[in-house]
Amino acid sequence: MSFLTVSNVHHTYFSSEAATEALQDINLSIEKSEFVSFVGPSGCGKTTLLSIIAGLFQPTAGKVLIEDQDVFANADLSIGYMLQQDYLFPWKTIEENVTLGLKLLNKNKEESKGIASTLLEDVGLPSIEKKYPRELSGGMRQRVALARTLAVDPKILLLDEPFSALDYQSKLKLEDLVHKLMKEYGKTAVLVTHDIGEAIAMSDRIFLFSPSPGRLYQTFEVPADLKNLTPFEARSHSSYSELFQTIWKELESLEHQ
Ligand SMILES: Nc1ncnc2c1ncn2[C@@H]1O[C@H](COP(=O)(O)OP(=O)(O)OP(=O)(O)O)[C@@H](O)[C@H]1O
Repeated sequence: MSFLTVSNVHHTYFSSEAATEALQDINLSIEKSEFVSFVGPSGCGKTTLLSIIAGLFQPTAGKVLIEDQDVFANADLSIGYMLQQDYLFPWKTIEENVTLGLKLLNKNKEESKGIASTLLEDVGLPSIEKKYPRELSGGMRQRVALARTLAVDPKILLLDEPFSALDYQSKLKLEDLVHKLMKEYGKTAVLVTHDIGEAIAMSDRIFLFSPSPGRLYQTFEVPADLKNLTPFEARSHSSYSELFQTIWKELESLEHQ
């Protein structure tokens, strides 16, 4: 049994004027501790599928199971979501932001502070507990958002373009950090990205979707020699360029269909 299975998922958005078929017959599975990416042209349903995996809404048909439990029916399944914006509360300190989820779970205050301090150290930001978000750079804020996501020890991390608003150097550094922490913590993660290079450098497998309606078009296994490298190192490996060319060509062909 896989850790996560998406079975026969279809999704149509209905408005008073139109029905948009966003996803058609999606079937895939993800193993525990695996890091996968969803890539594909704009509008192919990546964010829709990620939201369905998060249990934010029910698909028109089909289901998503995590460890055999339906994500939509089990609101208590702990799923971490990280987005392009950090959504830190400006009026709360960094410590309060990181411990917010723990507070909602009624965790002991001192224990929560301990978890926050360890995680902030893990993301390379020790001793900033009493600062406010406005005192930090964009990259630092995203690292705080990562610590906040990890604080509740989620079963899976869903990452929707979390690096795309950052400058290139911060993006590469954060990719390395997320990759390292996911491996250390043995977390399962799904990344939505427009950046093929990022998908190759970070993932074990890549799912390429085609648009109108969104379908799973092809799956790529990232070569083993890249998986043992940091994303930064992977980007200068010959296997990286080969896979990049292959996926690029597939994407080009999809965009001209
Ligand atoms: N709330 C909504 N109501 C109606 N249609 C929607 C809604 N959200 C998305 N869609 C449509 O569903 C399709 C899939 O959208 P989705 O945002 O999932 O794609 P995406 O691959 O994440 O796109 P992008 O890469 O541009 O972020 C698109 O045709 C989009 O216009």
